[in-house]
Amino acid sequence: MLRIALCQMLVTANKQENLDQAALMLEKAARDGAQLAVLPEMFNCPYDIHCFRDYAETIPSGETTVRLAELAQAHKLFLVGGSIPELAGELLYNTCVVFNPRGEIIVKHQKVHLFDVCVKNGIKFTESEVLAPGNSATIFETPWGKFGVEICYDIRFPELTRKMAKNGANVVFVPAAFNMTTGPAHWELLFCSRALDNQIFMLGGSPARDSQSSYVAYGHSLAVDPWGQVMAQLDEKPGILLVDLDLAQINETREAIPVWRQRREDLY
Ligand SMILES: O=C(O)CCC(=O)C(=O)O
Repeated sequence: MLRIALCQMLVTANKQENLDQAALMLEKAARDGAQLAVLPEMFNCPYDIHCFRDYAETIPSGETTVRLAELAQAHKLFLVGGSIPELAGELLYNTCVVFNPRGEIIVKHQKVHLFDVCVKNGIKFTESEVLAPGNSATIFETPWGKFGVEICYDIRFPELTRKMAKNGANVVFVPAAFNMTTGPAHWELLFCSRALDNQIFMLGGSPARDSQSSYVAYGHSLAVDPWGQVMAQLDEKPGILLVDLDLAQINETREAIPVWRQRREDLY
C-alpha cells in the first residue's frame, strides 16, 4: 500500500502565497500519512503564457526548487513538484521536478507536448509562443517500483504513457490544469483511457478553480486504478485527495485480462 496526496491548491498571482499554500498542504498531507505528494501544473504562477518569463526560475537553484527540496525533506515525502516555468539559458520550459524524502532531486520532466489549441467558442492557448518542448519520457525509481511523470497535454498522446508503462512504470503522475472546455469533456476520459490501456494507476493533480482568473482550471484531481475505474475525485474547490494504492492490482488486472502480454508488437 502506498498513500498518495494530490494537493489541489488555489494558484494566485502572488508567488510567495503560492509557495506558502503548497507548504501548508504538504504539511497536512504528511500529517495524514501520505508517503508521496503531488502539486499541480504551474503551481507558482498564473497559467498564462504572458506570465511565464516573469515567474521563471532556474533549476535547481531557483527559490521554488529550493523550497520544495526543504519541504520534501522536512516532511519525509516523495514529492512530484507540480510544474513551474523553468529558465534554461534563453529558453523556457514547463518543468516538473521530483524529489525524494531526503530533499534530493531524482528526476525532472520538461513537458514534451505543448498545449496549442483553438477550440471554437471554447479555449485558445498557444504555449509554443513562449515555451520550448522537452525531449524525454520520464520515469523514476522508488521503493514501490518505477513511476512515471508527464504534464497535462502530454496525456493526450497515448504513446508517451505506453512507453513509460513498457519501461516499467506502474503509476503515472500528471500535474495538470485542464479548463472549462476540455475538462468536462475529456479529463476523466483521458485518465481512464491511459489507465485501462496500460493496466496501471493514473493520477492527476489540478489547481482549484478560480473563476476570476484568465485561465479557469477545471479542478477534479483524481486517481484511476488499473481496471480503468475512478477511485476518488475532488470537485473544483481547494482540497487534498488522499488515496491508497494497492500496487498488487496491476498484476491481478494483467492476469485477469491478459492484454498486456497478448500485445502483437510484430504487427503494430
Ligand atoms: O489537453 C487539454 O485539454 C488541456 C491541456 C492543458 O491545459 C495543458 O497542457 O496545460
